[in-house]
Amino acid sequence: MSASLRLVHPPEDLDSERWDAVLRRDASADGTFWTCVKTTGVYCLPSCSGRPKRENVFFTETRAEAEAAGFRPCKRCRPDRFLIGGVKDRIDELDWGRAHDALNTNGWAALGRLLSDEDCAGLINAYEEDALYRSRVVMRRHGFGEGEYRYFADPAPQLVSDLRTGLYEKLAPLANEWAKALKQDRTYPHDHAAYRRRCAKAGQKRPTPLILKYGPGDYNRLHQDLYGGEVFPIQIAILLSQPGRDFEGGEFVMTEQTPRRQSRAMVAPLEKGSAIAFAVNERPLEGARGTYRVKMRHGVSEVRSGARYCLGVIFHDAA
Ligand SMILES: O=C(O)CCC(=O)C(=O)O
Ligand SMILES: [Fe+2]
Repeated sequence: MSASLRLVHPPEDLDSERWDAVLRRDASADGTFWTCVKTTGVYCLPSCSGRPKRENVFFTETRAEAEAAGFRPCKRCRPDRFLIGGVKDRIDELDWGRAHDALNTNGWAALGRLLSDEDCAGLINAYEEDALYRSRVVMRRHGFGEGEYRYFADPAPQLVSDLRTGLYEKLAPLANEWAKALKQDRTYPHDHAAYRRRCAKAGQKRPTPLILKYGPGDYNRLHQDLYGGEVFPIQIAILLSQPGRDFEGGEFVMTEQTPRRQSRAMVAPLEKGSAIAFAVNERPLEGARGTYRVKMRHGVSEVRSGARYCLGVIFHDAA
C-alpha cells in the first residue's frame, strides 16, 4: 500500500498518516512501514503498545532500512517476527547482504522468520500423512542418533517447494563465489529447476527436503548431508517448534575445522519459524596466507523434554 500512497501524497502527509496509525495502534498497518524510536534505539510495528513521542520517531519503508540505521527489533511487538506476503515475498525481504557476510565469516547465518505459526503447525500435523513422503529413517538403525525423519516425495508440498526454489536463487550467487574461491571448476545455475536437472544427470534424482522429529532423549550426531558427488554447498533448516515451550534442549550445533586448528563449536539461536543457512561441507575462509578450506558439520544436542520438529531444505537431490 505504501507505494501507491506515496505517489499521491507528499511525504509529510504520508508521515502524518503513519503517525495516526501509530496513535491508533492500527494492526492493519503492520508491515506497511516501520517506526524507529530514537530514544530507545528500537523499531516497532504500528500496533506496538509502546507510546513514543512524535519528535522521537521516524519511519522507514523496510526493516532493512531500520536495521541499517542501527535500530534493533522491539522486544514487545517483535517486528522481526512479522511476516509479509507469501513465501517468495518473505524470502525477498530478508537481508541477503548480511546473510552472505555471516556465511562468509562464520559459515552460517540466522536468516530470521520465514514460516508463520500456522505454517509450522501445518507441517507438523502433516508428519504422519504417509502419502507426502518417500521414506522414513529411524536414526538409531544407521547410527545417526536418536529420533526419526521423513523425506518428502516428489513433488513436495507447495510451501516446501516454494522455499526450496526461492532460497536456492538467493544462495546460488554465494555458492558460485565459494566454488571460485575454492578453485572448484564448477558453477551453479541460477534457478533450482536447472540445478535439479544437473543432479538428475549425475544420478541424483530423489528429493531431499525432510522433516525431522525428536522426542525426549533424542539427538542428531554431527554430520554432513552429502548424497553423492553433486553437492550444493549451503543448506537451510527451519525450526517448527518453539524452544522453551514445545521442547527443552535440542540446540542446533555446528563445528568447523580449520587446517592445523582444533574444532570450533557454534550454537545457532533458533525460534519457531526461523531459518538458518549453513555450509554443508566445505567453505572458503580468507586468511592471512590465502584461502583456507574449512570443514563444517551440524547436528542437534539432546532434547530433554517435549517434541522438536525441524524442516530441512537441502538443494542437491539424492542418489
Ligand atoms: O533438526 C535439526 O535442527 C537439524 C536437521 C538437519 O540435520 C538438517 O536439516 O540437515
Ligand atoms: Fe543434516
